Amino acid sequence: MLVTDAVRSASTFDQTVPAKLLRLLFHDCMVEGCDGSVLVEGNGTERADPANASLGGFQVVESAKALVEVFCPSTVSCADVLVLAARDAVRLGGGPNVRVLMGRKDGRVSSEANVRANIVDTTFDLDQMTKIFSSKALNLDDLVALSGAHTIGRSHCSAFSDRFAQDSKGKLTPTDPLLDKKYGNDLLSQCPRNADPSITVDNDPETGLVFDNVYYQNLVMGKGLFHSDSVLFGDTRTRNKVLRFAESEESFFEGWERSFLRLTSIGVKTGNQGEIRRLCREING
Ligand code: HEM
Ligand SMILES: [Ca+2]
Ligand SMILES: [Ca+2]
Repeated sequence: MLVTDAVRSASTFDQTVPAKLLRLLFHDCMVEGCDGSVLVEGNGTERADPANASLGGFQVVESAKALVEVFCPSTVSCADVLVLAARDAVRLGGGPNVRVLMGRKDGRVSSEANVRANIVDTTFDLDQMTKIFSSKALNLDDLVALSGAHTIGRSHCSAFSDRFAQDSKGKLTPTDPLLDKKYGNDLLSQCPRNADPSITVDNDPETGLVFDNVYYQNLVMGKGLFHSDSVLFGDTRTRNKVLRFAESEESFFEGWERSFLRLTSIGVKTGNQGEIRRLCREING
């Protein structure tokens, strides 16, 4: 497969690629559906919103699309290329090889104004997350399974600074009761006060490059990086699911496949609702 080849070669040079592709897909599907809207470059596009500032993997998608265009011009949308790339990213990291559907059209709209209300914040509790997820026909099981994406990848210190407070001497301490104190202090040693804004830490402190169920084992031990991760174990509505996934990787992988299909079905455009973009960074002129 052409897309697989592009993802594999990019990941060989840069091991941060798979996680970037997976997050990119999530941010595409949540805004205007899985339609490649996040890929468009320019002033006032989705990429201009701060929630999308740390996205990556755009170049890998563009290269994969260019390769596909050589063999099947104007046939495969950027939205589909991104879905294939994220599917491959999971498999390359040791995750399940899941089924995906094809046939999405690329959207003709990408607006900064559409982003904020549709992207979940790391400070959110379960009710706040449920609100956004259910507006995309995703349920609590989907939230738990898809959050498992945080078994790979890295995050900037600013993304979880809400879990600490400064005392009068300026010293940071862990304050979120859902956060294990030792893990919190470990995070602080990687992210000291006034840390370089480019510093990142592993989302999964144990197996940050492997797509496995260790993320859920971490949650059980108070080692969720974001408040939005920790609440999945902290809230009784989702706790049992977290325990099940922590105990059985097979069960997580089954849940992942089901929920990934649902994620990649959000707001799919067909027929003249969209187009097959020539370049992923540009709506056809
Ligand atoms: C449900 C609530 C979620 C919240 C609040 C959230 C938030 C975040 C944030 C703030 C980052 C760090 C970005 C940075 O600092 O560079 C991140 C990283 C990441 N997220 Fe999520 N996310 C959520 C769910 C998901 C889902 C459903 C997926 C995919 C299916 C996903 C995939 C990823 C990946 C792979 C990374 C690592 C990116 C990298 O290494 O560059 N996240 N997430
Ligand atoms: Ca989109
Ligand atoms: Ca892992």
